[in-house]
Amino acid sequence: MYTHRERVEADMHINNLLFVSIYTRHHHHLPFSFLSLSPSSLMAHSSVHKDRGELRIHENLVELGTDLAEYIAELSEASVKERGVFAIAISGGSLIGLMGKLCEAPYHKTVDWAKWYIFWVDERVVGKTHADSNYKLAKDGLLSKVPVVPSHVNSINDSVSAEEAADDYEFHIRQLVKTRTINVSDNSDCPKFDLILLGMGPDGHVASLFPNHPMLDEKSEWVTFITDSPKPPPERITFTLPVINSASNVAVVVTGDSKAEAVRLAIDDVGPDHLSLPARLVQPTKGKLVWFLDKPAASKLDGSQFSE
Ligand SMILES: O=C1O[C@H](COP(=O)(O)O)[C@@H](O)[C@H](O)[C@H]1O
Repeated sequence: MYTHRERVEADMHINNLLFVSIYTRHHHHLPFSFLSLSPSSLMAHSSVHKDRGELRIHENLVELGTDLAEYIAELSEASVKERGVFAIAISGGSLIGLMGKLCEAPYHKTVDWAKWYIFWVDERVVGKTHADSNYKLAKDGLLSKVPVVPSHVNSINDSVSAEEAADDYEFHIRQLVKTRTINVSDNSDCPKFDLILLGMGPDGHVASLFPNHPMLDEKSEWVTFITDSPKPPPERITFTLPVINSASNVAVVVTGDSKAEAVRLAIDDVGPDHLSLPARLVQPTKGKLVWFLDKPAASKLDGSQFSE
């Protein structure tokens, strides 16, 4: 059995050889870089920040989407191998479009979709067919295009109040933790998702956890609700920080220059005033944190704090 990376590298190697043989028929000099193309060399820049996790900064959205798909496929494969399932919690917003490569070759065939259990990190309290629904966004953009098992798609109850929907969802997650469909944290009773995927707004919000909101201090609930979201729609439910920070892997996917300042405040050493920015409070206790950024989003970062 080959891993995803090996299969993709094999595909790319064949494509490179074809390209090389066609190219050499017409050119005498072949640039060395063509011979060393691999998914990792497509990545523009990868480094580790001294305490804010791994940073992957990409030349453009195509490269970012390719690397993100490969990252998710590798975690899925490792989790299915280890636990027999892959419990993934997704956000809404721009993230879903950036996950589009998963619906294409080779991932649409090589990912073990039947083992996926899908959850939402946050959801807007609207009907499932409403344009603001994070479920609808993921269904239209991703889930309807790959063979996930419908009963493994754990969407939020859209026919009750925000408070009831949050309670229902937490109860549902508790049942799946009992059966270990979702793993459990080693140092608390929190669920330990195999992967939590977050986006970030220009104000530094992640999930539906907004700056200066009291829910940032929530320690006991796993899922909570908000009725005064500064970004419409106002009613939402969201995972709390203890759940996000208990995951085995957390990826924050951020693109565009409108988010560059929030990226800086979330990652760089910027002093005590910004320690409570929601994106900065994403600090997995034991899990691995990876930032997927494009160049505009990363443009205000201080490079001196990274190591290759
Ligand atoms: O409202 C929300 O916003 C964030 C960020 O969205 P983006 O479009 O700026 O990437 C998203 O992660 C969250 O799930 C969503 O409910």
